[in-house]
Amino acid sequence: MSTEDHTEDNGVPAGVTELPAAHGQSLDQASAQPVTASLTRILPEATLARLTQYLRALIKLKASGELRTSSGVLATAAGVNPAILRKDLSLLGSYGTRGVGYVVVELTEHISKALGLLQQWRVAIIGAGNLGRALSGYGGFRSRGFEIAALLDAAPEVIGTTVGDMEVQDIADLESIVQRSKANMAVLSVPGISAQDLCDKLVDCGVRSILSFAPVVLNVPAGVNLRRVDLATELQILAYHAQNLEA
Ligand SMILES: NC(=O)c1ccc[n+]([C@@H]2O[C@H](COP(=O)([O-])OP(=O)(O)OC[C@H]3O[C@@H](n4cnc5c(N)ncnc54)[C@H](O)[C@@H]3O)[C@@H](O)[C@H]2O)c1
Repeated sequence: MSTEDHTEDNGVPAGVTELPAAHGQSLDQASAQPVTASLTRILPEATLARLTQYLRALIKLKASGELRTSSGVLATAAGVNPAILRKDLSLLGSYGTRGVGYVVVELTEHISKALGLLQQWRVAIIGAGNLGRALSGYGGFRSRGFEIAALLDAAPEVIGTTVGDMEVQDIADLESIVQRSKANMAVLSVPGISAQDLCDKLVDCGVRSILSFAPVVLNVPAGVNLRRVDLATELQILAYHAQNLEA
């Protein structure tokens, strides 16, 4: 969540790393580590988080008509140290040109490509309660390339209701809805007790990228990426740091 440097990235060594294949890894509840289960070239987690900040800053620079930028300007806009930014971008093979800096459009495309944002992501939100409804109405997803493809729930009183221009559909029709809506990503905003079963069903439907808000550890098979968001954990970490500041 933070853009600060977590240099060694939760155990992932700095630099581009080859990870061995893993089977049915589960997500460490506290660390929000990704569960990735294929032999892939990956970037450090902290670098990935910062790349999203660079991208956001570049989009702003582009909107204000800037054609080129320097590591100093971009680092300030993204709230990181320029040396870290240069190291992150070097991992992508983007070194900029001495005295010229980075071409905004080129670097935007380079980072977008590295983050997998040049392909279309269509997100099914599972669970149309407080969180699911709020997420489905959030305009920031679409502007960053994530289309809300479907919103599903199991409760009869919720199915058929609308959130914005989206109708809540019946989870019993998950497979056909995933196919029809071409959803290739899912968000789980359901109670913990339902989360593993729904996760398994999504995987059976071919969804390989899942973001879970449910407060439980989930298991996914090889080839499926799972991430967990836990605001309560973030608050606990914040409390720890606040306590240390006061000491
Ligand atoms: N990670 C975070 O930071 C964070 C923050 C808030 C909430 N949460 C978690 O997110 C989840 C949702 O929270 P909420 O406040 O929206 O709860 P909610 O009770 O308002 O909504 C949950 C929805 O899930 C639906 N549901 C239950 N079982 C289902 C199933 N099998 N298939 C489809 N839909 C099903 C319910 O009908 C309900 O509409 C909870 O697990 C909560 O703990 C996490």
